[in-house]
Amino acid sequence: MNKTTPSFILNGSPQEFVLAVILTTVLGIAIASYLYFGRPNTDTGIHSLGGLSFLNAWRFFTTRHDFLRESFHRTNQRPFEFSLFQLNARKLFFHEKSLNLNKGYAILLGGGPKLADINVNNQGSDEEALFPLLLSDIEKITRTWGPEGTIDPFTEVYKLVFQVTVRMATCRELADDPAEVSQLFDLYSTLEKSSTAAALLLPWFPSPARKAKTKATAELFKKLCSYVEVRRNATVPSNDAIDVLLAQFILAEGVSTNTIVGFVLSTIFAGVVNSGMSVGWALIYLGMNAVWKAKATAEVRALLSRHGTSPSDPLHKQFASIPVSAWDEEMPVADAVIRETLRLAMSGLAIRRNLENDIALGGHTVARGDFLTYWVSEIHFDPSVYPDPFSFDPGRYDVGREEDKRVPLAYLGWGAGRHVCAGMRLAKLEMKLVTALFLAGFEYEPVDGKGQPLTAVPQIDRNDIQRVRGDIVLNLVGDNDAA
Ligand code: HEM
Repeated sequence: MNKTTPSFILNGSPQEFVLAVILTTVLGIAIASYLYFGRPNTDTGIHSLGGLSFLNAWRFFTTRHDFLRESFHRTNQRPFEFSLFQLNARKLFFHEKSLNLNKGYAILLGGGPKLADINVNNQGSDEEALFPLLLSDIEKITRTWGPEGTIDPFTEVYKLVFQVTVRMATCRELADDPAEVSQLFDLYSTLEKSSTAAALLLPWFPSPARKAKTKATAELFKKLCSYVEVRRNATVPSNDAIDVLLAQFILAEGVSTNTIVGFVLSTIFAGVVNSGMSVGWALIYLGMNAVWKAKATAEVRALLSRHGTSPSDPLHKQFASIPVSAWDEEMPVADAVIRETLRLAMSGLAIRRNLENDIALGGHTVARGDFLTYWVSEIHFDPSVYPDPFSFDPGRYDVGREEDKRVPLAYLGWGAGRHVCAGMRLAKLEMKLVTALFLAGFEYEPVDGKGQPLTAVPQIDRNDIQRVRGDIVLNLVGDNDAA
């Protein structure tokens, strides 16, 4: 998976060169003017970072983690603002009703598909029918990997998660066609990569990224529209997601194909980025921690022996007979591993926009229309809440330790307050299925690009919005005997 850091200087196209020159000039002016402009804003009382707002915004979009960390230090941990954003207190941020999530993220998505208000938990018994198909998808892809060789967790596992998400969010005409899924994946990757700082901050600028994004969005819509039409005209209804959506929307007095496509796209976007990255990291953390890997593998074996079919059946068949409720309720080790992986990996930003009245905040004012962002690292890596915060330790959540309950809103891996993740149950199930098939099907160890075992647990590059690493692969050293 490529990073989305802007590539305008390296690519060297004429437009990007001009942009680079402009930025270099702006940088010089900004350094000179910085000391003059950093001061409290007399209207709101919030400390203004000063400098050129464009540069602050640029750093916000490119090296966000470093920008926020340094700004916090400079302002002595006070709320601060720069032209586009203001930082805020955790409780207000997650509970205030006038703070809108979708309008907040719109600034990062830059006019691309947006999160829709879905609730996958309402899908009821459809998930039981979907289950064997999901497992068969996972099995088909993992079979192409092994039993020996290397895989990049952030491309191969990501593609696997993409397939599973397409299966859950669309219909089998599409999910059963590997060439179509692969094309969809390429379009989706183009969209992801084109959310560069240049494309977001200069939407009028005809950069290659901007053009690629417009083209990919149109093609994605076209492709998905054709599948919605296939299902709309089908004579025999199914329980696939598009059919379920069609049925629900028809009951709600009809809806356009575009609305359903928007819905499906949003689900894929909400699902793939976080789930793909999280499964990759969970496998790396487990691969680096023999104790937790053994516990997780033992839990999967116990689940199979309680609910699985004959051990001589293919793995996906054995797993398919495990009821969804058992995946939900009988995997405390996997739950702790997922929770800890997300504490470490989901440590970026939450964003809101104040759509209603001005909000008073400790003598300051957050005006209507302002964007607010909360830096999740502030709590996820607070050593007074999570001792040794950068180490992978799923035991922190055990009864008796319960570090995530030490202060209110200490854990934000799935969001909190008014915007808890609508896909949490589905995402957890997806993460458990992929890791369980992996642990039961392979023996593996994480290695570096040269095939050497890693000497230390790798750290996540927190400036990288996608949180991926291109320098770690999983070395598959054969079938796990649980298979
Ligand atoms: C490991 C995978 C996932 C993680 C870690 C995750 C995490 C989150 C977090 C932290 C939020 C809150 C964001 C905020 O407060 O600004 C959120 C919101 C949301 N997530 Fe997820 N998510 C995952 C997968 C999914 C999936 C698979 C779906 C859909 C199928 C989904 C749908 C949503 C939606 C619709 C919201 C917005 C809820 C609202 O507006 O109240 N997520 N997610």
